[in-house]
Amino acid sequence: MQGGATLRLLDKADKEILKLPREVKGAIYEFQHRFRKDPHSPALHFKQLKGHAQLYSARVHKDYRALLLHAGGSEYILVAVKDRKDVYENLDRIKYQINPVSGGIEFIDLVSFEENIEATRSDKAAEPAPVPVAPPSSLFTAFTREQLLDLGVSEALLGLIWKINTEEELLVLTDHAPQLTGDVLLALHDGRSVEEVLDQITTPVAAEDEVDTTDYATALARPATQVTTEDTDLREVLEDDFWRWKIFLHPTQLKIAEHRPYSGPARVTGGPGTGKTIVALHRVRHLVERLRSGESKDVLLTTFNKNLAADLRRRLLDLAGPDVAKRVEIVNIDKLATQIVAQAADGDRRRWIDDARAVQEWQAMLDELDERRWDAEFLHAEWSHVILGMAIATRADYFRARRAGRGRNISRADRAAIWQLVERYVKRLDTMGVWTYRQVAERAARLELDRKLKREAFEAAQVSSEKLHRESGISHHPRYKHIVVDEAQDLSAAHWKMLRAMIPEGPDDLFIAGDSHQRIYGNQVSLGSLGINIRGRSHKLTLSYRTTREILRAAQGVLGDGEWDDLDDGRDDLTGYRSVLHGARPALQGYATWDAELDGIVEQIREWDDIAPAAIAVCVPERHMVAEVENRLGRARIMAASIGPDGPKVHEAVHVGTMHRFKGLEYQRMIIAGVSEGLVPAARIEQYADSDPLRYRREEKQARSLLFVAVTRARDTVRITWHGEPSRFLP
Ligand SMILES: Nc1ncnc2c1ncn2[C@@H]1O[C@H](COP(=O)(O)OP(=O)(O)OP(=O)(O)O)[C@@H](O)[C@H]1O
Repeated sequence: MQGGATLRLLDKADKEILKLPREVKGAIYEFQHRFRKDPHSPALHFKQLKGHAQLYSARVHKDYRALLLHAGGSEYILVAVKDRKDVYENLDRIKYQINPVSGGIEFIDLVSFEENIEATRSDKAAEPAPVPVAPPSSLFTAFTREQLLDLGVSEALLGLIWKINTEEELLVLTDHAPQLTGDVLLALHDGRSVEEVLDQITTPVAAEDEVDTTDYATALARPATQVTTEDTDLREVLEDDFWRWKIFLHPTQLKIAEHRPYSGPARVTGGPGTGKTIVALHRVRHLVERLRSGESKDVLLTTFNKNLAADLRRRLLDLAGPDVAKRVEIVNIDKLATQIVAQAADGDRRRWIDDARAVQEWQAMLDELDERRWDAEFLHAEWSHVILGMAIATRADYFRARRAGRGRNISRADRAAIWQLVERYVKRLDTMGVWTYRQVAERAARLELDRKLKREAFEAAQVSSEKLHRESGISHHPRYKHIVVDEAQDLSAAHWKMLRAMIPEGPDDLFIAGDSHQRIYGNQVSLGSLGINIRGRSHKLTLSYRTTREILRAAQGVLGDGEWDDLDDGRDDLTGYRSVLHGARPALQGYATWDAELDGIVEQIREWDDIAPAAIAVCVPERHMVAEVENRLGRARIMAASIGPDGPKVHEAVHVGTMHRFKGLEYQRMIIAGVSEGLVPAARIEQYADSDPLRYRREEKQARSLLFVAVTRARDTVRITWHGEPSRFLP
């Protein structure tokens, strides 16, 4: 064959390549250029390996050779880089195949698998065994060859799999094994039945066409074959493992991100760290790449807060570059609402107040009126979630409103009194020249709805938007062609109404990523009732790329056994939620006093001097505790910075924040402090235990979610501490 060639890197091959000396990695980058240009250049020593119809070797460096799998035509896949001396040894222990179930190309170097597993065994042998242990038995002897093959396990690995004795060995194997083999083994190990694994793991990634196990060209194009596509991908993978998310999506992630147009709103759910945000970013790139060329920002990417919007902007630029990013409006949901209201010159001179400030204002008003029937928090929640949340405009509508899940029943007379108080409160805020974010969202939703109705009326009258715009100067064009929402579980009904009105119903209108287990602002909605119908277009991710199995188990324990919604009228759960990462169990430590706990925080962070301070965070339940931790760390000469609405005030420091501030973030090591009874959940909810049990349960559940979010931000290590009595949510 003459001329150039295509060279791709196979997923997982990078794991071994990353261990090679730096100069060899540099040489691989040079090599790929030369190979692409002319694989037959004499300097490359390109030749077929004996006994392997499809396997070739080529020179990368004086001491290293690349192993390349030929996938038809001029397509080659880089599957390994080996020391020159080892290339011709054990050629019979190198296996590759097209997986008959997934149809993906798989490569297995049995020698390297054995070495990696052996390394775990010798590490273990070096540790003194505290108590005599029973002789190990294989984790997978209960499964037959046929069962494992039907589930999509790679045949070449069966021998090794039956020798796996410990979870640690299993995790080493799955880290290097083809994706489907790893996923199946972990699910079986986690106790799922063969039928469940077939249903939940294998079937979703099974090939849609019939698999010809000799047709490598077709196999290369299937989502189950995870390879790099761009030339630059290889460099990024070789530079840092950190960038894997940009290149190797899990087949389930890939299917969602590159799905052909969805006929309407689509939704992806999944536990923390399963890559919902990553999928949303890839989907944005996919949508932008299918837009007509232009300059307009046709895709809206929105999330809950400012800090996360800034993070999305950074990650989208990393993933897709400025040409894609310039077509995307990235803004947090309340800012979007504010912009819409400001554009309509409708109240834009007002200042916002947050919920805590709004509750104080309720309290001040109730004190002035000597009104004791309802407390300030109840009234604020009723106004925010029921009246504004459901966009109730009149007293009569409020009388009719269903207050599903909102707590104690209130009579017609109560509603009349509450309505009166709300009117008075709203006037009070008007006079002060302030309003809450929720009022802004509700106003924005109305404005967008109004705009939508006008657009539809003009369409019905067959007046084109252009003509209307020319003649009246008013634009009723939809603002965006596609809307992508992250952290969807925390958006309120008014936010959804605004988004729904903003974009006409149609293919790829809304793409929604969220997890109800992480809802921390009490905004439970049913998307269907808000005109967002996701039936038949929802997906679930179950593999966590962030947290270790140990942290994940502890976090699930925190959630208890309550019920969780699917952002619609259905239920969601964390069945199948798993991780391939392994680490220490979360440490639990109690102290007699908060002062002693603060000393414990300082001591622990001093011990963690092997990593950068910015990889460490301390999370506390209450605002005043943030300053207290910051001060104590400062006194110990440890740089600390609190996390504000825009993110950490200083980057190169230990970050300290309330649990709410950690939404969507991740850290290598975390201390979750103050997890004491009375703080988690806050003691104030006890007043509702008898008077309003529904509200009590709702608030307790929200507090569980908050702790769940905090615990799942940690990648490697989490330490949970308290003073006095530990929180009832802890084991
Ligand atoms: N396919 C992948 N390969 C490698 N890393 C990945 C992949 N998908 C996600 N990750 C990594 O996993 C981590 C979590 O991803 P992401 O933030 O998208 O999860 P999430 O589901 O949105 O989490 P949360 O709900 O907790 O906010 C990130 O560090 C991300 O880079």
